[in-house]
Amino acid sequence: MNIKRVTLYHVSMNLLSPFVTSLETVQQRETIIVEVKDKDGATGWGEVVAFSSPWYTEETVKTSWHMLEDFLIPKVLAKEIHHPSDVTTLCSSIKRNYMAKAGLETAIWDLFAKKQGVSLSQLIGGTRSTIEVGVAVGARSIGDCLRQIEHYVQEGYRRIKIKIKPENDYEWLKEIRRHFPTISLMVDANSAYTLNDLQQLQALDEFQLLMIEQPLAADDIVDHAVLQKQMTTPICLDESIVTCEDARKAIELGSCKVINIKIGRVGGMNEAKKIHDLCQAKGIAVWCGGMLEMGISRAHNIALASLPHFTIPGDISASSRYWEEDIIIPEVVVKNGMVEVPKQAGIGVSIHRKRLEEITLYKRTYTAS
Ligand SMILES: O=C(O)CCC(=O)C1=CC=C[C@@H](O)[C@@H]1C(=O)O
Ligand SMILES: [Mg+2]
Repeated sequence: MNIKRVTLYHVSMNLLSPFVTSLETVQQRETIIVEVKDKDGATGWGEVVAFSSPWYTEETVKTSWHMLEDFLIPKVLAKEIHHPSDVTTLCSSIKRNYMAKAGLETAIWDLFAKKQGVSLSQLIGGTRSTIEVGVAVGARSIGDCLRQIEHYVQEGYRRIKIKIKPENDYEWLKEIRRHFPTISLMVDANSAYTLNDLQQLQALDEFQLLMIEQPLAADDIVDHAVLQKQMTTPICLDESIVTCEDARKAIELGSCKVINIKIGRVGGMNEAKKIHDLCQAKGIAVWCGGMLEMGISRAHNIALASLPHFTIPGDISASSRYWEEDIIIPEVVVKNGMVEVPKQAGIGVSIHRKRLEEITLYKRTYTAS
């Protein structure tokens, strides 16, 4: 493939309701949509999942734009690309900046799959035609949390994740289990604890949680190994795993029993698939994480989650869980807790151009010289 043009769209959409975590409340979702075009006019789409500020990882929308414009796009415009995994190699001299890389790399995966006339799921080795999905609840109060859980359970979501922090964990979970004793329930702490909170964390073992996601520091795998030995609830790592090498080390240390794979956090589909394959070989469970994303990234997530070792429902909720109107056609629909994996070429959805234009604040096209 010869990439001839890359267009970046700086977009912003309001979430239907605020998403509250231990670190930040997200209401306005700003991001970058990436469109790549090759010499034959074929198009691929990607989405950068960095947030407006660096609360989840160090990247932001602005740093991603800078990385794409000044370093990453010039690299893909300058060389012929034979396979999307070439992009990883091509960009490997640029340190980290995984979400910026993933936005561009996933657009090239979509383009490549379209040119091959196969779905992205098929291309990467997906084996499922439907995937089980769960939902993440980031609520302001326990009342709001219970109402949301009730609603999503009725909608058929197969697994509920709630955000916790040291100030409310035990009381909220007690209340949730009183109302919903048997639902598949997990929690995400976004690094709100340290090993000094060991007893408080051990107290959560009584709630039969599917897992606790990222209880300790975002860059830690050592303390998580200490914690996992002293908790029965499986630990799932999110922020700590940004490469397949991180995953290998965490598995060797015993830092987790589960890994949440997010394409954006690990720099693209290539690395995400490598982590999937490693976890499959090592018997570590995986599921596909979400980033409060718009439909393009959601469509890439669906392809990823169709791989055989994704046995736990991912954070891949319906477009309507977050958006008044998504930027893809058709939107992602959840029926009885399941999402269909598109069979059409590439990510298998069209771009809702009018909606994309409506939410675009600024766009710029870069061309090969
Ligand atoms: O996209 C979704 O539906 C869930 C998103 C979600 O839980 C998260 C997205 C981004 C940052 C975090 O707060 C959280 C996570 O850590 O997994
Ligand atoms: Mg998380």
